[in-house]
Amino acid sequence: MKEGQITQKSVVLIGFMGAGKTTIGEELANQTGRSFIDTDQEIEKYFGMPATEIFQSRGEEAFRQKEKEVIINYAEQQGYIISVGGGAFLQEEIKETCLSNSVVAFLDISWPSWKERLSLLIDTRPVLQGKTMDEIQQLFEERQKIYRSSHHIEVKTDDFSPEQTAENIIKQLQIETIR
Ligand SMILES: Nc1ncnc2c1ncn2[C@@H]1O[C@H](COP(=O)(O)OP(=O)(O)OP(=O)(O)O)[C@@H](O)[C@H]1O
Ligand SMILES: O=C(O)C1=C[C@@H](O)[C@@H](O)[C@H](O)C1
Ligand SMILES: [Mg+2]
Repeated sequence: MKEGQITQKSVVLIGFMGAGKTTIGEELANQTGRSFIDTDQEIEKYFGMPATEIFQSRGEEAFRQKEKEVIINYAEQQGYIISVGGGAFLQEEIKETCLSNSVVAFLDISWPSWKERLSLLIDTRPVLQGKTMDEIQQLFEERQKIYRSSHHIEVKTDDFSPEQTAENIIKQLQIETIR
């Protein structure tokens, strides 16, 4: 395999809500020429409504079931850039399928940086609604433990633009591919 080439496997971006999976996934797809899938958007298309309404009218369980189907379908195929929802890796079957079939990249944002994004997220992320700041921080820390223990590559996002983060992921994918 030549230097500079990256794995044929699909790349799955994980991390907390608002870490930048959708934004950086789109950028990574542009930079690699791969097709981009945002699984939250696929689920919303399927139900014909935003996530907040799916949670309210169909229930979180229906959202999670569809999330599992959509992610497993794409993670088992090659060549995609896949941004998944922040809660996806709580489902063991999703986590194991992604880790076995694709390259999982963890977008690591710090709590202080994340707090600055809260106002951009609150209206569209049902899991954050009705929680105190302390409860959100607890959720953040619980979720970070899962992402930290379930990935192949990791990139810090705090001090980087989406373009720089995508470049950092590509560098790591090149290392991962020749390893
Ligand atoms: N590197 C960055 N620097 C500054 N802002 C960013 C960066 N990446 C993303 N953002 C902003 O943060 C917000 C959340 O990003 P995004 O929707 O990509 O997160 P996400 O990880 O996909 O969230 P979710 O898990 O809820 O789908 C967006 O408004 C986006 O513009
Ligand atoms: O962290 C979560 O549990 C979620 C994150 C979003 O990406 C969506 O998948 C949904 O709002 C749930
Ligand atoms: Mg997203």
